[in-house]
Amino acid sequence: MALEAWYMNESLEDQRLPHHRDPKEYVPLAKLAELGVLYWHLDSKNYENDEELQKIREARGYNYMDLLDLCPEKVENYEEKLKNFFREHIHADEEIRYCLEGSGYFDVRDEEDRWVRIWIKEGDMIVLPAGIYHRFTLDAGNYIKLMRLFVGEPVWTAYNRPQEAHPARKEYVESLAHRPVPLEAH
Ligand SMILES: CSCCC(=O)C(=O)O
Ligand SMILES: [Fe+2]
Repeated sequence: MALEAWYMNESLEDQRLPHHRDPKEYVPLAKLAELGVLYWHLDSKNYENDEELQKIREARGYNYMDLLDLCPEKVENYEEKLKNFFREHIHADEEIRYCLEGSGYFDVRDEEDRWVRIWIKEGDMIVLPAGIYHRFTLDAGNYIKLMRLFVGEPVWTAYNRPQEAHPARKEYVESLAHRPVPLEAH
């Protein structure tokens, strides 16, 4: 199955639950593309020798990479980090994550400020554009190993919402306004 994404319900229950609406409302890849979210499915078992990954990195200039194994034994201030990941924020640059093991949820806001939950599993690689409001949580499986990529020296600074005056935010909002209107909306 391809990447699954859906509109979230408003319930304040455990963030690691799926939070589907009733009935479920899935969000197609084309919609994610309109929001500027990019997606590839790669062979995560072969990440060290993967030509496809290499091509993406070369094409997009992702010369930096590291691995983030999200478990309490390997991450300093684990609980605090997870808490910060789930605070709605933006970055001045793209956020590029490739899931090597486990799974988790990247939530992004759509153009009408609704939460879209993107379920990342082994082999899924996504790029969130600079300026998009987002957050991250582990799912009920409670474990993910991610590759983080970046153009040049990495900057992980998160700017918590609201950030309407931030240049990356302004540019992102502007890019949404100029994206072609999908056919079904005519
Ligand atoms: C665990 S990676 C995703 C969390 C996030 O949004 C970030 O690192 O900025
Ligand atoms: Fe982020």
